[in-house]
Amino acid sequence: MRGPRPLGVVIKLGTSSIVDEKTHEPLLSTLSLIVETAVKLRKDGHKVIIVSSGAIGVGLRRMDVEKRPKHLSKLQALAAIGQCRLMSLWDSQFNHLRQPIAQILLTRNDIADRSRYLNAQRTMNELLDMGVIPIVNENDTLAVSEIKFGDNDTLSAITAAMVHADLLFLMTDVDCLYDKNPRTHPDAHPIEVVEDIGSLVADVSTAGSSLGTGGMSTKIVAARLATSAGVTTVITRSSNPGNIVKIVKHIQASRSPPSLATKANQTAESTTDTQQQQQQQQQNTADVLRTASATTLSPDSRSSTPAPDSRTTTPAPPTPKIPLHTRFLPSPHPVRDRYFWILHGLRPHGTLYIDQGAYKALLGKAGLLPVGVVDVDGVFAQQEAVRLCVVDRKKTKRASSAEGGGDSDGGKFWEGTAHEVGRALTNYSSVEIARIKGRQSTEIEGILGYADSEYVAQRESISFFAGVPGVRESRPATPVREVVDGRGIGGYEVEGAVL
Ligand SMILES: Nc1ncnc2c1ncn2[C@@H]1O[C@H](COP(=O)(O)OP(=O)(O)O)[C@@H](O)[C@H]1O
Ligand SMILES: N[C@@H](CCC(=O)OP(=O)(O)O)C(=O)O
Repeated sequence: MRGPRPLGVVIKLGTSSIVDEKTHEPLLSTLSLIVETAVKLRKDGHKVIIVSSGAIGVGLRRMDVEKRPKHLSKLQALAAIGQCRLMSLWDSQFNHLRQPIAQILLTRNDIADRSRYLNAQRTMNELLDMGVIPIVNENDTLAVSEIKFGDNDTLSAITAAMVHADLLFLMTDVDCLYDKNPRTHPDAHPIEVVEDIGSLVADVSTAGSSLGTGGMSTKIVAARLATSAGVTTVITRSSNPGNIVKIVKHIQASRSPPSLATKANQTAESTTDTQQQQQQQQQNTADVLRTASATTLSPDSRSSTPAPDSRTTTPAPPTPKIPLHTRFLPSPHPVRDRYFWILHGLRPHGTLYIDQGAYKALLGKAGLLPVGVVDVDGVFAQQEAVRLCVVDRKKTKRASSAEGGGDSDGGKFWEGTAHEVGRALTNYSSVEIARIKGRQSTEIEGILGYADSEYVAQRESISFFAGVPGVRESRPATPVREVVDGRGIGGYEVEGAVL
């Protein structure tokens, strides 16, 4: 009889799991337990990637620097010093168990370029097929703020999506996500299953350890990103890595075979749109089933014995104790491959405001015509990424210069709020779109002197946040102009502190 399907598992370890917060000494016992766990998962047939922070932390110890410096060049130098020491720690630990590892260092630029993204994806898949455990970190030495992921939580979510992982473990120094920071609120309540991050209420405003970069808020952003790509995301404590195996077994038991997951390198570029949509629909069915079974986990089931099954005479074996963790369930309509890359691989350079009619047409799979574009913000060139925002209310009249939110050159006028629904790669630059917005495609040549395309953006260059094809939901209406410059990571703004 065939056992459960092997899973793709990404384990992210924050700085607080790698070095002691005060002394910056490496937490050798945690590291060796992680190594044992990763090797155990490999023996069980799973594919494992580790996303390891800690280069700066290890660099601090190596150079006897007490406090994390503020200067970028100092941090980059410490990361360069720490990264090789960090990898030698991992290599020596894995070597005891004869497990080969590989180092992958990424910046956002590597992800933003489509062919580099695909190369990274192919290399990771090749390593996994060879039985190697890739160890990923941000290339801190090269990454300046514009090309930085900024935190390894986001990097781990992008990595998990890139290889179509099943599970992402965000290991940290608390058991799980609580409704408020447990360090400062001993009465905080654990949150065990999150079905819809959009309706999650938890105070993640306070910072975490002194060395960690994001605290809990970047983990929520990462969970949102990974679950949107169909990756179940778990937050749990790193000091007891054996819990990973227990949680994997528990999640595996609650999945419904047969799995329809397909390998990233089989589907990535070669798959046609239709094939990809079919695969996504099949995957959606599997995910819906998985979600249905996963949500039966109640807080009590972690330690309880199930009620006897009335249909059999044999009592069911007691359920093994499941360690405390937070599990974010994957989207039943995952966004993968090129669509995920458009949404999260690229940094948007501007915003296109479109009307409701254009939005409807896009959902019906048409491309974006200039007539549906109401406004444009930012400066961008052809084929650069932009935010796609739907205007909630619109007046199609000539704007007077006294009215805000409209344009003054006689095009359509709009006012009120808009909400972001996705991202697009445009066929025209911002300057060109400003001139052709609201016009018929037949007018493009007359206005610009040339017409590269009748569309401002082709349909295959447009990706919606909630899934393609057929958006089931969009993000709540938010006055986009107020939030687009906020702290946006991977396309999602952390507005204020309470998510
Ligand atoms: N609602 C919350 N639930 C759990 N932890 C929280 C919450 N809000 C803030 N935190 C803090 O987040 C910390 C983990 O983040 P961080 O130190 O950045 O970890 P890492 O280095 O593992 O990425 C915890 O130690 C905790 O103090
Ligand atoms: N790339 C950096 C870590 C950045 C980071 O996200 O750290 P953390 O919040 O501890 O996961 C390093 O290796 O020091």
